[in-house]
Amino acid sequence: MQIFELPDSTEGASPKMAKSGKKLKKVQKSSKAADLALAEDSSSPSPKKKMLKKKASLNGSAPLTNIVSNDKSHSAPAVNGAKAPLVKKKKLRKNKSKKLAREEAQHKPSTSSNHDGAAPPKKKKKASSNDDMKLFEDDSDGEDDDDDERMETLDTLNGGAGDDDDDSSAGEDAFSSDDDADASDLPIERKSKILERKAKRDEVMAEAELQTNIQRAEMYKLPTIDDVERQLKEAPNLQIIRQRISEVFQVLGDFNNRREKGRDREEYVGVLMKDLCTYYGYNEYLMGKFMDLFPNGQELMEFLDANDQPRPTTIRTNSLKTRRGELARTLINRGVNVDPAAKWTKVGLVIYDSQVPIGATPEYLAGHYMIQGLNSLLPVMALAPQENERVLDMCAAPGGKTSHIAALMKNTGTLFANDAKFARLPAVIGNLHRMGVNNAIVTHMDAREYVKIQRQGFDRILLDAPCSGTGVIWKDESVKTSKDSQDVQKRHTLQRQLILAAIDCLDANSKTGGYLVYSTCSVLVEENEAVVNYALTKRHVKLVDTGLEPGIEGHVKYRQYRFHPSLNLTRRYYPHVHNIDGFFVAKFKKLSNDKHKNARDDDVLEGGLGEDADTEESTQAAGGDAKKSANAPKKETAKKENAKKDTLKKETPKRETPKKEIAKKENAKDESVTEEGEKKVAAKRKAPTDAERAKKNKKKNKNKKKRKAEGDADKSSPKNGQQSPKTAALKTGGKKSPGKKSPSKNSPSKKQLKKKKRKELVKQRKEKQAGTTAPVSS
Ligand SMILES: C[S@@+](CC[C@H](N)C(=O)[O-])C[C@H]1O[C@@H](n2cnc3c(N)ncnc32)[C@H](O)[C@@H]1O
Repeated sequence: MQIFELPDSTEGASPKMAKSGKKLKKVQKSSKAADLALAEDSSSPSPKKKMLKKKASLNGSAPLTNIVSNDKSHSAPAVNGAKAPLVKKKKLRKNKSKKLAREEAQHKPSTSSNHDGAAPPKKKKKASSNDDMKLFEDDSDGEDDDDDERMETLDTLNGGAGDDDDDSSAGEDAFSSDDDADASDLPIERKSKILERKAKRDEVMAEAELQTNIQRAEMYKLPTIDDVERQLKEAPNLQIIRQRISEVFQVLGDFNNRREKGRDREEYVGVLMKDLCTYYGYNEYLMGKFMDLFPNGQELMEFLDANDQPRPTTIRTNSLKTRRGELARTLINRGVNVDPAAKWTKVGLVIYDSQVPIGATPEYLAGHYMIQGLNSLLPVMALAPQENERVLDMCAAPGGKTSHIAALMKNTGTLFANDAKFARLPAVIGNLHRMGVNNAIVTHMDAREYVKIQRQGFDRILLDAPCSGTGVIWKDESVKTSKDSQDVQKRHTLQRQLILAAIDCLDANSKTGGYLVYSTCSVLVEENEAVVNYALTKRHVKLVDTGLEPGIEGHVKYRQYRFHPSLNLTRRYYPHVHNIDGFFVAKFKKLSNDKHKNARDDDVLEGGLGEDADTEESTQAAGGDAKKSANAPKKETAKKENAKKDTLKKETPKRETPKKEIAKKENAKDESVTEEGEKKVAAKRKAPTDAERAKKNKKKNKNKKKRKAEGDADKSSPKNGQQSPKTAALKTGGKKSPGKKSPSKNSPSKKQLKKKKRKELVKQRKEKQAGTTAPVSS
């Protein structure tokens, strides 16, 4: 103890330091040097300096203590080793070592060889295995061993000094036997300082690790796609794949700097696609969609990981029969571990675990709750049905949301629960009975037909549309591989048909409502924003706030698409963000029962994501409030052309179209949703160049001449007067012209008409010549 109080013992420190450090030994040949180092350290937070500081403090612990021994704040702990945490850490030291150290400390305070000898191996191991220490190794040129030794020395010394006390505890504090620790500090303050220093060290370490990773990524060598394919086929190693995925993401994140020379982005994306598909088990179509949706690699992985994990089991309290608190209490008594599910719901409960099957409790059977994902509550909350309204749930089976609607309506008014699949209706009826719903009528119809019986018949409508289920992959893994562009197109078409039908069933003049909620458990833009945007262009509706608390704004800009700005009122939900199933909710207000200026009976079969979205037609108003598109004249022409086509279609007698042909046609109309479709639509949209126009005119004239020549050559030909084989097909009811079909007996042929006209003209001329004033007939 005396030793630590000796003011001149600083001199003794020098030899110790000289032995124990390589660089420091130079720096700290004298106590002054040590002092200097300490002073520098305390003013600088840099890792290198910090290290130096540590070394100084560790190396010169005895001398340093001595230096400041006059200063109570520093000398006290060393002297009263019993109180210093440093000393307390020594419990694990062997008595023998302690004694040795004490002796040495008392007689030869700064002889490093002695301290070295006293160093407990355990401590040494701990210090050398410290990673952040290692991170500094590069800079300090292999000083760590010496550091360890110095630490041990210090420990030993302190242990020695404090051996009166029963001392000792963790070595951690020993590392921080330091400069900025104050003797007057409370233990908690010391601890806090230690933690602060540790946090700083961690920070430095993390930064260094990041740099290392970056360097590694910079050097990443991408295998060829063939090699990857071969490897994935032969022996897919998930660890290697995951590593490659992360490497490629890093390269893509800083492509110019990190890519391998001569390799383009496509190659990286190609390899990434293969790896992601193999790792997560998706087909390339769906993975491509998700890669578009989450261009940030980390988020993509989070989303994909979340798709493989089940969501928490949640239930909805049936407010027609009980209250949430009461239900929770009853369930807890049955051994169910429950909690309120989220802040934004007053009826949701989350089940952590249960000793009884949650779908078979007496409360379940009595209809006190419904097992439902939390996402299912959202569209009904957005719909906010009121008492005594007429409400339609267009796609209701199995009736989870229907029963929630009934509860909010407090069993008043009339609730229509419809589904097109008969086999699913018993579930609806069963659930409604169990939940005590008595204001519902269950119907079995294709909802697109509902408009025929209930046009403008409802205050509110829920359209929880059939969809790809890409938000609930954890429930049905087959979605990963079963979805393709055709499937998504089909659903997209059906959804557009359903949404227009729903709007037509709404009464815009409803005193309390006129609202439609559209929802899907899909995350694909094709099934969500694109459908909503389509409805905005076809009917007098506008989007309104869903009133829902959580959720991410729907896309207004998505890749090359531009949707109506009000699409930001729609809400998206993701499993990796909200820990609920992937979901989409949009709420419309119907503005007028008049048909929209763009509305046509068959409009649902026209257009698509591409046509409605990226031509910016969408920016023409929902509710007429949007800016006019810059391409308006072009669009007007297109519309007129479409209208012409429509008239033609309507005038043309219906023909028996083979099934295949219909399907082909529908796909063709919808293909704008797919990428190939997008390209085609873009090509169609491209204005023809002058040269193209001239070429077209030339061709037209040539055809005209040819037709004339043909007409002259064979005036009796049935083709005479017909514009094209296509028109001929239309005129003959779609059947291909057999080539020699005489005109109908009832309708005059063109030839006859011409003859008649000529006769009239001759007659008029004659009359004129005769001096009559009869007007020339047109
Ligand atoms: C997403 S589920 C509805 C889930 C339901 N809303 C619930 O929460 O319990 C979609 C439903 O739409 C039905 N459906 C599909 N096509 C339909 C159509 N054209 N008309 C009406 N229902 C249809 C399906 O049978 C399916 O039950």
